[in-house]
Amino acid sequence: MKIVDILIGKIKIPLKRPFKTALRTVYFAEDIIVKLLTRSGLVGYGSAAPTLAITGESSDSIISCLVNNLKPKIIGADLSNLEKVMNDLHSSFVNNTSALAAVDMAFYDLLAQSLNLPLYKYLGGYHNLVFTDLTISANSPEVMVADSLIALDEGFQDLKLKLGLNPSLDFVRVQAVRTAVGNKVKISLDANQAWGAKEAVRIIRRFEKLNLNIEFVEQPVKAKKLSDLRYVTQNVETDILADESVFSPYDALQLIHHKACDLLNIKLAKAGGIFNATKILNIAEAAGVECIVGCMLESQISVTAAAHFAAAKKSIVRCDLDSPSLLAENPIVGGAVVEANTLTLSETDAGLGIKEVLNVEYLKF
Ligand SMILES: C[C@H](N)C(=O)N[C@H](CCC(=O)O)C(=O)O
Ligand SMILES: [Mg+2]
Repeated sequence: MKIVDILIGKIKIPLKRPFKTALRTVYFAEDIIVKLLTRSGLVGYGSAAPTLAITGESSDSIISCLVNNLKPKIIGADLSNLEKVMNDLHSSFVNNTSALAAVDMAFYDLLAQSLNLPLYKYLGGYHNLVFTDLTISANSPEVMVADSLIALDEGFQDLKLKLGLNPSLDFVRVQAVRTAVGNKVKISLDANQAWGAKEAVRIIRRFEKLNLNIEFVEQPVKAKKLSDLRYVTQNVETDILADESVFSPYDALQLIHHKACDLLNIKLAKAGGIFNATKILNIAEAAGVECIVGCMLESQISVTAAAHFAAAKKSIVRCDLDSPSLLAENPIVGGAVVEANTLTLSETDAGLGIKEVLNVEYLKF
C-alpha cells in the first residue's frame, strides 16, 4: 500500500472554559491535520496538537517537520513494510514527537482500513469501550468545586485536578473538592512538574494523613529530574504517575529500572505514535507496571487514535482521554462517539472511522 500524497491543514477549536495547568493557560485548541492518500484511494487521518511546554512543538514547527522531514520520506513509502518505514522515520530526527505521531496514526488508520477492520481490532481488539476521567483546570478552590460539580452532573465519576498554580493553595483546592463531591468520586492530581521533591512529599503526605483518598499524583516534579521523581515515589504511599518524564521506550525502561514511578502515562503525542507507544506498553507489562493512556488538549482525531490503542490492550486500566469533552465544538465527523465519560468505538467502521474534517484550511506548500 503506497502513499501518494499528504495534505496538511490547520484547525482552531474554542474551549468550553480556559484550560489552566501549572505549565500553560490555553483559550482555544489548535490542531494540525494530516490526511494521507494511497494509490488505491484510501484516506488516512492523523493530527498533532502544538504543546510547546511539553513536547517543544509549535504549529509552525509541526508543519515544518511534516513538510521538510516527513513528507519526502513518506511519499512513495509502502506500508506493507511498516517496520522498515517506522524505523526510518524514528531514526531520521529526534523530538518532533507530535508531528511523527500524526503520520504514525494515519499509517495505522490506513493499515486497518486495508483489512477492513476497526483500528482497535487490528491492534489487539480487547474491547470497544474506553472510560475517561475529566480534567478540572487549576483555579481558585471555589471555581474548582463548581467545575467538579458540573462534571459530576454531566456523568463523570473520575476527576483529575490540575494543581501547582500557586502551590500554597493546592491543599485547600483538593480538600474543598473532596468535601464537595463526597468519597465515591475518584480524584487524581496532576501538578505538571510544579513542586520540588521535598515539597511534593510534604503535600502528598498531608493528603494521606487527612484521608483525602487520592488515586494517584501525576508528574509532581520536573520531567528530567528522575532522582526527584524517585525520591517522591519512594517516600509517599500514594501512587505516582510519570507523564512528562516518559516520552520514549528508553524513558520507560529507565523509570521502571530506577523504581522512579508506580504508573506510566502513555500519550501518542509524546511517544511519536502507536508504534513506540506499543513498545512502552510492552516494557511496562513485562515489569508489571500499569499504564494510563492520556492526551494533550487535542482534537477528536488523535484522541480517537489513542482510544483505539487503549481499547486494543488488556493492560491499559485507565484513560485520561477527555480532550473532546473540554472542547466547545467538534469539527471532526466520525471517530469515537463521546458521551460523558465513555468513548465508544464502532465495531464496523474500518480504521479510525474519521469521515471528514469541517472548516479545515489545507495549506499550499
Ligand atoms: C487534556 C488532558 N486531560 C491533560 O490534562 N493533559 C495534560 C497536558 C495537556 C496540555 O497541556 O495540552 C497532562 O496530562 O499533563
Ligand atoms: Mg499530565
